[in-house]
Amino acid sequence: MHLSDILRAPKVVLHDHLDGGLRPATIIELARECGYRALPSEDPAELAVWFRDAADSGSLERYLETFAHTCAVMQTRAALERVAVECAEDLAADGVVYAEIRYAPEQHLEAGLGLDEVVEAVNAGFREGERRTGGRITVRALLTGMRHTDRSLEIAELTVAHRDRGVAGFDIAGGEIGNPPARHLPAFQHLRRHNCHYTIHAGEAVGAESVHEAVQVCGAERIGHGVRITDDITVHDDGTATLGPLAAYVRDNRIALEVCPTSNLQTGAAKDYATHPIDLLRRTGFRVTLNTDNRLVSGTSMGEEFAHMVTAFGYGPDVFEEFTVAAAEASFLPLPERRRLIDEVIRPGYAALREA
Ligand SMILES: O=c1[nH]cnc2c1ncn2[C@H]1C[C@H](O)[C@@H](CO)O1
Ligand SMILES: [Zn+2]
Repeated sequence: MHLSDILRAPKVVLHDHLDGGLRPATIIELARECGYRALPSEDPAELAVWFRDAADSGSLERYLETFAHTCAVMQTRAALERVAVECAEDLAADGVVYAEIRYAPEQHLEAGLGLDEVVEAVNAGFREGERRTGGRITVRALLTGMRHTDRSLEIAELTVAHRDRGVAGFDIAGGEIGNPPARHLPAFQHLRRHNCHYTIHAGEAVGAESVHEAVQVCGAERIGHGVRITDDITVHDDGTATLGPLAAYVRDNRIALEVCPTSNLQTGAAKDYATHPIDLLRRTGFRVTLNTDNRLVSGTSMGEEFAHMVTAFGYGPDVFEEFTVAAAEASFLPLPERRRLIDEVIRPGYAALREA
């Protein structure tokens, strides 16, 4: 598959952090405006390399430390709106037709904004970004609670309050070790009581037991990463695989895995692209989606993730269409909107690619 085809292919991203995907030049400008002096570089190209290298440590905790710089410059209404506009523009330029973008509202209160104001600013930016791209992209927000703090119930309430007004669901993120998702049960119970969607980061830094807790104790509809579910899969010498009970449950219930290969290499969740579990998971029938996680911090884009998969596994349009349809099906949009996305945008887009 050629680079131009990869760019043109319609894409859906379900796992992309707003505060992990800023343009380097924007960070520098916003830092000047708000007087933040701790940036590691004032040169956009150098700053981009700094993020990717600093995050490339083999540890999720160190990966997460880099977000102090992006969050520091995302504290005003104008800054949040600008970052959201640019996020929509950058994704559209990458061929993304639908995106669920997550961020933690509690990390944007340092300059006095309230939680509702943060959500309103980001939503305004997404609407403006959609408008500027001529409606080529639709963007919805997911509100993230941080696993190491105690505000998840409040963020779940915020999600319910803004549902159907630009917010499609809820997520739990942050350091996984020592912060099991069941600590946030009241948040999940609140969301369920109000019939709201949620996904949980699990099986990234901790093994299958974390996925088990996210699915069976917390009721996650999708799993962020989830790749360590391979702990519960035995691969035989002839290439066939036997699924343990948890892996079979996740696969059979079509619980989508939001797989982010480049991010996994940086945090140590996977060794290299060629042995990344995404191919095993796909072959054994999981509902696999392909995602960026953090475009700046992981130095990636949807197009680049596609390109890595072409090199590692020889994937062509059929597999990318499968991932993209899977992502649309697992999105938190109402069913008629998912169907319209698949039938009117994704299927025709891939048909056009094959004809070209
Ligand atoms: O891959 C991740 N795992 C856990 N937490 C993450 C990951 N990527 C970003 N985050 C955190 C850092 C951000 O500040 C926060 C909200 O987007 O979510
Ligand atoms: Zn993530």
